[in-house]
Amino acid sequence: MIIGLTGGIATGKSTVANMIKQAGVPVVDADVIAKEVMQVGGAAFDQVVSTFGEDILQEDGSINRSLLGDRIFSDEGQRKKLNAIVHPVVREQLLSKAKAYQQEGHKHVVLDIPLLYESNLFHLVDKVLLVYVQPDIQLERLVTRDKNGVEQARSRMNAQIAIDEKVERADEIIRNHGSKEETERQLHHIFKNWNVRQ
Ligand SMILES: CC(C)(COP(=O)(O)OP(=O)(O)OC[C@H]1O[C@@H](n2cnc3c(N)ncnc32)[C@H](O)[C@@H]1O)[C@@H](O)C(=O)NCCC(=O)NCCS
Ligand SMILES: Nc1ncnc2c1ncn2[C@@H]1O[C@H](COP(=O)(O)OP(=O)(O)OP(=O)(O)O)[C@@H](O)[C@H]1O
Repeated sequence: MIIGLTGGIATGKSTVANMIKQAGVPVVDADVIAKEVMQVGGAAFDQVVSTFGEDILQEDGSINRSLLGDRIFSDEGQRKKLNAIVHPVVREQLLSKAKAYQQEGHKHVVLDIPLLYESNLFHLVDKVLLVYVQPDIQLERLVTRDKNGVEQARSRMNAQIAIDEKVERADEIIRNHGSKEETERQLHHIFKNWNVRQ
C-alpha cells in the first residue's frame, strides 16, 4: 500500500514522517527531491535559472532559495512556472523511489507530498493521511519556526489550499494540536487499523 502523507505548510508532516520512519516504514519526501533537483547539476537547475534569471543565484552559483521563495509565494504566475518545471521531475522520482522500496520487500511505503491536493496527485496513492492543525496554530508554528514574520507566513499559507478544505478527501486525519505523544498515538492507531507494519 502506498500512503500519501500530506497537510498544509507547518501542520507537522515532517514531525509525523519522522515517527513513521521510526516505526520502520520507509518515507519518500517530495520536498527533499525538489531540493535535490534544484541543486547545481540537478535535473531542474538549468531550466529554473533560464526561467527566473541569473539574479536568483547566490555567489557560489547555487539557487538562492529564500529569494526564489519570496518571488513564487507572492505571485501565482511565477509559482505556476516553477511548479511546471519542478513537479514532473519530482513526480517521476517519487514513483521510482517508492517502487525501489517495494522491490526491496516493503509492503507499505509513505510518500510525503505537501502539495498532494494542489497538484491533484491522488492517483499516486492508495490512502491519504492528512496532518491537521487549525489555521491559527498553523500560522503560529510557521512564524515561530521560520522567523520570517507574519506576512511572509500568511503568503505561504495562501499559496496552498486551506487546510480545512483538505479534510473532506482524507482517509484519516491526525490532529496535531496536542503533544507529540498524542500525535504519535493517533498515528499508531491508524496504522493498526490499516494493518501497516514494517
Ligand atoms: C520556493 C522554494 C525554493 C523555497 O524554498 P524553502 O527552503 O524556503 O522552502 P521548502 O522547500 O522547505 O518548502 C517548505 C514548504 O513550502 C510549501 N511549498 C513549497 N513549494 C510550494 C509551492 N510551489 N506551492 C505551494 N506551497 C509550496 C510546502 O508546504 C513545503 O513543505 C521551494 O519551496 C521550492 O523549490 N518549491 C517548488 C517545489 C515544490 O513545489 N515543492 C513542494 C513539494 S513538491
Ligand atoms: N504537536 C506539536 N506540538 C508543538 N509543536 C509542534 C508539534 N508538531 C510540530 N510542531 C512544530 O511545528 C513546526 C512545523 O512542523 P513540521 O516542520 O513538522 O511541519 P511540516 O508540515 O513538515 O512543514 P513544511 O510544510 O514547511 O515542510 C515545527 O517547528 C515543529 O517542531
